Order: sequence, then structure tokens, then C-alpha cells
Amino acid sequence: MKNLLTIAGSDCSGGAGIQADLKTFAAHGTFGMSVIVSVVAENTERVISICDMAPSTVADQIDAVFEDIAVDGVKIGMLSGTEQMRIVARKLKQYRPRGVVVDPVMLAKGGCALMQPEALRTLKEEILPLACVLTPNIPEAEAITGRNIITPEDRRAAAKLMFQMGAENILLKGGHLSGEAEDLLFDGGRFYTFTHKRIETKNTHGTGCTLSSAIAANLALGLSVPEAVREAKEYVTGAIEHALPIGKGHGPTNHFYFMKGIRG
Ligand SMILES: Nc1ncnc2c1ncn2[C@@H]1O[C@H](COP(=O)(O)OP(=O)(O)OP(=O)(O)O)[C@@H](O)[C@H]1O
Ligand SMILES: Cc1ncc(COP(=O)(O)O)c(N)n1
Repeated sequence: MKNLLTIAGSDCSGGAGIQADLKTFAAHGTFGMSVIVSVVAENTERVISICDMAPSTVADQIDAVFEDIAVDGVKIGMLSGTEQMRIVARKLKQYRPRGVVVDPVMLAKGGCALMQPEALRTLKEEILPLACVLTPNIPEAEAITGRNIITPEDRRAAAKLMFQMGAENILLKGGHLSGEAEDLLFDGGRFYTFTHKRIETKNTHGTGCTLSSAIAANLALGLSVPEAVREAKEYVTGAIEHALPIGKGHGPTNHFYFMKGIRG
């Protein structure tokens, strides 16, 4: 059994954040653990409030996991502010886990900021270089690189820039493009594309969380980065195809669509 840790925010409505990550880890047959960095009161329609954990509470949770359990992979999601980023960076430098996937979460679907804008510099300087795989969507990549990303050439240039900034592999997600949902991977040498036709649905709450934790699980299970991304793309596509019409807004991805009776 591989042991996977998510360091992220809690989504009480179960569709994104820690909850999506733990469901993804379970669906990959791995043992999921969680360090809660922020408690987000949110649902499929809106974010009501965000309560950040004290940095010492984040540090204690990370210590509790690493002093006791062998960690085979880590996914980092929502880190709301500079202090939370600094403590996570310090602890990961101390424990040096393999296979860290960083999803640089900035906004919820409804547009609410999940990362304070002034934390962008710390994200770039302290979190991004920890990434074995960095998984920005297009607006996140624009914020990180400071460039507009419109054409396919812009996407390749942005990926190269994020590689130079210290991430080992960059997966630039295409959920925000029009047309096909095409994700672009750059490993410092080659580009790979992973494409699926766009699924017409409003139920896309937690797609980015699902994809990044599936990549972390696949890496821990021994796949190479391109294989881990290819399998994770298949997983998230299925989870969107069968997404659940739960709630009044953007319903959640479905992690158990292959199980009898849990269908969208
Ligand atoms: N409507 C869709 N049809 C097919 N694939 C999609 C669709 N929307 C997103 N995806 C895929 O889902 C994955 C997550 O991409 P996306 O760009 O939506 O991430 P994100 O914006 O970070 O997610 P989140 O909204 O959870 O923060 C990518 O592989 C993307 O191509
Ligand atoms: C705690 C938490 N982490 C991440 C997201 C992003 O997911 P989405 O953009 O699908 O709402 C979220 N809404 N909440």
C-alpha cells in the first residue's frame, strides 16, 4: 500500500480540496492522509468564509505524519497566504518527500480568491521549486509568469518559463480553453499533449484537485511523469463525464462512477 499525503484546504461540501484528494487517493487504492491548511466554508455555488490554520498547527500536522509514517507522495493544493506557504516549504525541505505535485490554487469556481494575491511571490520563490509536477490552469500560469497566454506558442513559452523558475515538470491544464480540453506537459526537454473533447457540463467542481491528486497517486504507484499524467487525465475525464448533479451550482467530480449504483 502506498501512503499519500495532501496538504490543502478543506471543502466542507466535499467536491474539491482535501475531500476530493482523499477520494481520489482511495480510488487509486492508496492510503490517504491530510494536513488541513485552511477550513473553507464553501459549497457548489459560493465561498462563505476561509479560516486559516495557525502555521504551528500546520507544522504539527506535517510532523505528526512524517515522524510516524513513510510518505510515498504528496499533493499540495490551496495555500492561502505567505505564512502557510513558508511553513509548508520549511517542513518539506526538512522531510524531503518524493513526488510532490503542486496545484497552485488561486480562485474557486465562483471567482472567490483562495490565495491572497500578496502571497504570489512566496508561491513562486518557495513552493514552485518543490514541485516534481506543477499543475497550473491558464489564469494561474498567467499570474505566475506575468504573461498573457492566448496562443499555443504562448502556452509552450509559459511552460518553459515555469520550468526555469524551478518546477521539474509543468502540466499546463486546458480546462479554461475553448474547444478541446488539451493539457500540455513540459519535462524540460519534450512537450506532450493530453487531449479529450470538452464535456458539456456545469459539474466541474474539483477537477483540478482530482487531476493533481491522481497524478501524485500514479507517481507513487511507480509510473513515469508522462504515464502518471496520461492515466490521471483519463481518470479526471471519467470523473467529469459521470460528475454528480449535487447542489445548485457546479456539482462535484465523481470518484466512484465505476462502482455499481453511484452514477451521475
Ligand atoms: N468540460 C471539460 N471537459 C473535459 N475535460 C475538462 C473539462 N473541464 C476541465 N477538464 C479537464 O480537467 C482537468 C482540470 O483542468 P482545469 O483547467 O479545469 O483545472 P482547474 O481550473 O485548476 O480546476 P479547478 O476548477 O478545480 O480549480 C484538466 O485535465 C482539464 O483538461
Ligand atoms: C479547499 C478548496 N481547494 C481548491 C478549490 C478549487 O476547486 P474548484 O475551482 O473546482 O472550486 C476549492 N474550491 N476549495
